[in-house]
Amino acid sequence: MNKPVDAGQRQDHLRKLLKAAFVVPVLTIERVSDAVPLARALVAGGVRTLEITLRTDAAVEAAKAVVAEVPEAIVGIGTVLSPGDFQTAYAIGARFTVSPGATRELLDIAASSDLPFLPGVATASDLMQARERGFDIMKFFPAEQAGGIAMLRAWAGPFADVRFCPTGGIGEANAASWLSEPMVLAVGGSWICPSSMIRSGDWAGITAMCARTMKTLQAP
Ligand SMILES: O=C(O)C(=O)C[C@H](O)[C@H](O)COP(=O)(O)O
Repeated sequence: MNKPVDAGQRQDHLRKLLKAAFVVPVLTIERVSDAVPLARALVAGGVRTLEITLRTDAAVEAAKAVVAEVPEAIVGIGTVLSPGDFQTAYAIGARFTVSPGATRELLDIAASSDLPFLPGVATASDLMQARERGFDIMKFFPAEQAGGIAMLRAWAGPFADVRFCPTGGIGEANAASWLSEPMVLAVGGSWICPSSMIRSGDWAGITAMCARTMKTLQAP
C-alpha cells in the first residue's frame, strides 16, 4: 500500500467498474463452503461484481476462496468499518471496498490507497467530507430510508459532479427507477441474493434470479 496514489485513476476505475456492473449484490456468507458455488451461480446469472460483507466469521476466508477460484468474479469487500477492515480487504485482493459510512480514519486510509473505496453517505455533510478527500463516487445508504430518489435529486444541484451507488431498501420493484437517475452508476442490495437462498444452497435459483433481474434491468 506504499505506492504513490493516482486518485484520478482510482476513481475512474471505480466509475467504470460500477457502470459495467449496474447491480451489486450485497452478500452475507455464513459458511466458507458456500462461497465458491455462490459466486459461480451469480456469475452464471450475469452478475460478476460482488460485494462480500465482513459481517460473519466466514467472510474473510469466503472472499479469499472466491478471489482464488472464481476469476470471472470482481470481488469487493463490504461492511468496511475501520482502517483494519480496509487493510483486510487489501490483503484479500479485493478490487473495491464499500462502507455504510465514512469516518475520518477510513477516508484517510482509503485516500492513501489505490484500492477503490465507496464511502457511505446519508447527509450533505457526509457527502462534502468524502468529496473533500477526493471521493466523488459514493454509496447512498440507506437509500430508501434516508430520502430516496427525491433526496438524490435534491443533491444533484449542489453536487452535480458526484455519482452514486444507492443501497438500502432497493429491490426488484424499484431498482429500475433508481438506475434511470443520471447520478446513479449502479444499485446495491441484498435482494438479489437473499441469505435464505444462500443458506439452502439454492444455486440454480440464484442463477435464475440474477438472469431475470439482469434481463429486466438491461431492457431499454
Ligand atoms: O453491510 C454493509 O456494508 C451495509 O452498508 C449494509 C448493506 O449495504 C445493506 O444492508 C443492504 O441493504 P438491503 O439491500 O436493504 O438489505
